[in-house]
Amino acid sequence: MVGPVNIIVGSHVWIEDTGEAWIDGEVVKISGEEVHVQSTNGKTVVAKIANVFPKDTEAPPGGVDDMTKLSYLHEPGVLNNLAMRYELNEIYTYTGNILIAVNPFQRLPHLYDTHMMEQYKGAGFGELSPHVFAIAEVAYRAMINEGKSNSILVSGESGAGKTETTKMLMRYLAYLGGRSGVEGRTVEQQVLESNPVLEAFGNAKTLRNNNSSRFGKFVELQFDKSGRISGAAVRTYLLERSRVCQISDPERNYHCFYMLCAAPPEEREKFKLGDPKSFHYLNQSKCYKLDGVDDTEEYLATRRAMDVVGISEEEQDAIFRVVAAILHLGNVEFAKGKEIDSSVLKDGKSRFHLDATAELLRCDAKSLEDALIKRVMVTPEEVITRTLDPDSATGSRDALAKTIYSRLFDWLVDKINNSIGQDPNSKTIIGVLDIYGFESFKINSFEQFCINFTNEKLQQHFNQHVFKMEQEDYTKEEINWSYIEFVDNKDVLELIEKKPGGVIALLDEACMFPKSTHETFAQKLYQTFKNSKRFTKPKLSRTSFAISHYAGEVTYQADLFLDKNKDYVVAEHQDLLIASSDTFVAGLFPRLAEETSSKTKFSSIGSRFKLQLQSLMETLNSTEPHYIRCVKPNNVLKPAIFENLNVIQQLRCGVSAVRTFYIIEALQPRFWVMELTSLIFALISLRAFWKLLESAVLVILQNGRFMSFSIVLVFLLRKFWRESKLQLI
Ligand SMILES: Nc1ncnc2c1ncn2[C@@H]1O[C@H](COP(=O)(O)OP(=O)(O)OP(=O)(O)O)[C@@H](O)[C@H]1O
Repeated sequence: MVGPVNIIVGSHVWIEDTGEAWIDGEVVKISGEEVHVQSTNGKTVVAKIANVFPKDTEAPPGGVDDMTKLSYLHEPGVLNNLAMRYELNEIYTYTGNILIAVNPFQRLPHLYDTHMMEQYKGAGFGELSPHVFAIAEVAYRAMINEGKSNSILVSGESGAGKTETTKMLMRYLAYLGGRSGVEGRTVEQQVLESNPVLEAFGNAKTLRNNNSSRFGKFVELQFDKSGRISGAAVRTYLLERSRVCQISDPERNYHCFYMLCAAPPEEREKFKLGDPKSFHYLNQSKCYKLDGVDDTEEYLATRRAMDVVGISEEEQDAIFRVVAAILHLGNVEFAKGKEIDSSVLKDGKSRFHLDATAELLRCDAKSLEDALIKRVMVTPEEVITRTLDPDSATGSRDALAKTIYSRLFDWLVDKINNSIGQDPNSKTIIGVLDIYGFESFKINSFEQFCINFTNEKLQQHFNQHVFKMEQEDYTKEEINWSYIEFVDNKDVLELIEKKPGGVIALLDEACMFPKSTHETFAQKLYQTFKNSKRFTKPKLSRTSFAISHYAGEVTYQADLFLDKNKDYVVAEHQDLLIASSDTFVAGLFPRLAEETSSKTKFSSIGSRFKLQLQSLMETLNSTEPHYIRCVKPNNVLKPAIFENLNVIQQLRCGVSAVRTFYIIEALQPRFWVMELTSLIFALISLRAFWKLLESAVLVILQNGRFMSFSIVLVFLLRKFWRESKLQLI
């Protein structure tokens, strides 16, 4: 960030602070490149002049609703503005066209009631306070007026409020495009009620969020010519499968398991269920209940939502029967068998749970037992049956549980889509993307790799749509804009997805080669990317690798990459379930055409995800995007706590926000130009005049000396011209 040039003794400034990110104070001395600052918290700090930023002493005490209205556009100014607004429960702030939403961690019903929706309906952007409804309104109006599809990209870290924001967007779009007074299940009702269904099966309590979505989601609302919702489709991405079998304290498994254990007694009896503490897949963590959540009520609410979405009672019974079967399956334990590397059921309890699983899945108990402890290998000469040791049998059990659960989740998504129905005649859509934000933990595995790959893609999309568009315009108009150049992330994306030779391709190769281990995979990466600026091999490690992402460097542990990337169903499991006498269960395991052909195609989670992302990007590229950046103000998930360091970290890492700061950086030393332009904008509001003024400024200022001022002015003029254009529409 470039420091300001006009700091003098007596200036009020912001200086960096390890505890608070930024603190304010007054300059008491300047010696050479150093400034001495008396901070408001009583410390005297010496800092480099380049790292000190002017503070606007006349800023309104409640902050400004758009960051571009700040006199000084810099990081401490932005942070302070968000903090001031948050204190007043003003959780929304614009940065130009981008909405920043700070999670209030408390219900603010007045913000989202029907009265509020009525207010935003038809209101021009910026006319009312910043709001999710305003973003949905802009998207909807743009769609109606320009006949173009729009999308709203909601990003942020876990617990920042993406899902809640998405729900508000959907509610508002359903309000605008819904059929009020229509009897029966409308498309919009079904879309809204699909949320609780997906949440019951795809959300769980994690350390960072009590209701964390463990999958990504893109909801596409289709509209007819008159702007009514005529169809919808939900696309989901990468459900976290490992959670079905493995949880750590104080997290929980997927909500549906606890709901079913709290179902009315007759249901529990039917499924032979009891206390969640008695199930291995649930009792690895001591957390069973969520504060303020009644699982019995949630069970009934989920069933009601399923009714609305169009899932029949029979199907609902089958769904919960499968959920119960997974719980019983998790309690099947193994002991060493008589032969080497073989196993048997551990005890009578395991036998009971195995029988219960078989009964619920409507398959043969002996076949289930064999599918868990034996493997059949077909060679050209003979058919060999191999037994599994207890550890491998446990692995086989967990693999079966994960496969069944993920197939069940996919079934639900398909059912929702079929039931809501698609409108083949719809020409325009509004898509809402609620997808995991950038992640960097102490230990990062394949999941983080995929999540960060997604964020790189979204970052590229943002670059292309916002900056490249601007750049193209400037280039066309022969304006030098070199100092707003941004770091392109094409090279990281190549490193990840290039075919052949990218990380995903190398991982697939490793998975197909039987002798590969995570070590040989890591060695291959080291060798391939030894000259890449974006790749490093951490010293002393033989299996980890680091990628320099747009939001920072992340070190990945390659140890489980191979296992997690393999996307196949054990043949014995497939054969077992396809033979189920229950059509629902058998239907979860259809035999694919390629499986029946002689050449079995290798399929990997990474490659499939890459294709899904490609298709998502194609959809997004055909729409006019809008951005909402959700921010989590604290890690204790409580209202009224705004932790500066936490927030700044998110703003620096976030898709879009990072780029916003680029503009801010570019503008920062020239803040007085902002004031001048604000004055001009306040005086002028005619569209034609904008264009004229823009050309005039270009002609007058487009010479070497004033180039930087001209670019700032033109940038702002364009922005405001576009906005005034929007309002005229
Ligand atoms: N606008 C809001 N009003 C009130 N509470 C909110 C709002 N946004 C978020 N919250 C609270 O924060 C919690 C976390 O929000 P949410 O589940 O939307 O986060 P997320 O970003 O989708 O997280 P994840 O990526 O883990 O799914 C919610 O359960 C809710 O309690």
